[in-house]
Amino acid sequence: MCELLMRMTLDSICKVGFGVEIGTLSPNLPDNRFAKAFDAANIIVTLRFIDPLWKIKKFLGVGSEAVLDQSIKIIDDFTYSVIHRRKKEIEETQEIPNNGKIKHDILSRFIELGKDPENNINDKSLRDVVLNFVIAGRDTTATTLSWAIYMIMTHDHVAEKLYEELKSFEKDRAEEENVCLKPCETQDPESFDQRTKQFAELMSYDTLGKLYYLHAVITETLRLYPAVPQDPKGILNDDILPDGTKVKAGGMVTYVPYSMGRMEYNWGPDANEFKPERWLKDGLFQNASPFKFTAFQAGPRICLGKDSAYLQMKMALAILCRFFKFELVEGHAVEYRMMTILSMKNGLKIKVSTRS
Ligand code: HEM
Repeated sequence: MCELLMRMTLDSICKVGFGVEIGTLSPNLPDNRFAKAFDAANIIVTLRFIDPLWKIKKFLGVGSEAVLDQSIKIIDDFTYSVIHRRKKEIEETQEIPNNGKIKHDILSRFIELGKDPENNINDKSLRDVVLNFVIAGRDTTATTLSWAIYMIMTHDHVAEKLYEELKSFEKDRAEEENVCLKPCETQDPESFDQRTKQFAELMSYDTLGKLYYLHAVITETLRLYPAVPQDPKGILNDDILPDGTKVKAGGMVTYVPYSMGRMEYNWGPDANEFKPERWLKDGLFQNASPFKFTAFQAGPRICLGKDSAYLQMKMALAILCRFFKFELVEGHAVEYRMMTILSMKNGLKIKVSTRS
C-alpha cells in the first residue's frame, strides 16, 4: 500500500507542482527509477549522521557514497527532463497568438520569473525548486495516508463512522447537484468503477470542507504519527529562548512533534489513544494552536503546503474509505523506519474488499 500511495503523491505533485503527467500510478505500474534513486539518496544522506567514515567513503567513491552518486545522476536527469519539457510546452503554447492560457503550476511561475535576469534563476535553481517540492510534498502525504489507513482499519468504530459520513456526503451532494446515484454492484467491476467516478466528481474544494470527521481522522493521525517526527534547527547566533535557556551559535535546537503529540500535559490522560473525536465540538472540527499541534511547524516558516496536503489526503481517503474496507495481512508487523520522514519499515500489507 505504501508504494502505491508514494506513486500517487509523486504523480500528483508533478502534475500540480510542475504541470507534467508522469503516470507512475498507471495500471501497469511502470518501473520508477526516479523514486528508487530518491529513496536511496534519502537513506544514504540520513545515515551520514551516524557514519563517521562517510567523508572517506565519499572521497574514495566507494560503498553507499558510490550508490549516492549514481542516485543523484538519476534524480538530476529526471528533474532536468521535467524542467525542459515544461519550458518547451510553455514556448509552444506561447506561439499560438492570443492564446491567453495562464500556467497555474509552481514550476511555470518560477520559469516565468526567470525571464527577468535580475531574479537570477537558472536551470540549477529550477532543479532545486522541483526537488524541494518533491521532498516536501511526496513522502509527507503518502506516509500520512499509510498511517491513517492503518489507524482506520485497526479502529472499527472509526471506519464505520467515517463510512457513514461519506455515505451521507454522497447522498447530499447528489441531491444538491440534482443527479441520481448510479448503481454500485460490487461484483460488477464496470458498475463499481462508474459509481466511484461519480463519487469523485461530486467532490470539490468547498464541499470537502464539510467532511469534519475525515478532517479529524487525518489530524489525529498526524498528532500520533507526524510525517516530520523531529525538526532540528541550526543556531546561527548565541541566543536566549523564551524560557530562559541559553543556546550557543553552532549548536542545534530540535522540536519533536512526535513527542509533543503524545504528551499528557498537552492532550490529557488519553494522549496515546487514537480518538478523532477529540478534534470535534458539536460535530464541527476545532483546530488547535500550531504551537501545540506541531506537525506542520508553527510561526513564519509553517508548512506552505498544509491546505494542499489536506485537500489531497481528504480526496484520496474519501474515495478509499467510501468504497473499500481494509484488513491487515495476518502476521504483518507495522514498524517505524526512522528517517527524516516517519515511514513504515516493512510497508503496509493489507487485504482490500469492496463496499456498496
Ligand atoms: C502531511 C503532509 C505534510 C506535512 C506533515 C508537512 C510538514 C512540514 C513541516 C514540519 C515543515 C517545516 C520544515 C522546516 O522546519 O523547515 C514544512 C515546510 C514546508 N512544506 Fe510541508 N508538509 C506536508 C505537506 C506538504 C506539501 C503537500 C507541500 C507542497 C505541495 C509542502 C510544502 C512545504 C514547503 C514549501 C515548506 C517550506 C516552508 C518554508 O520554509 O517557508 N508540504 N512542511
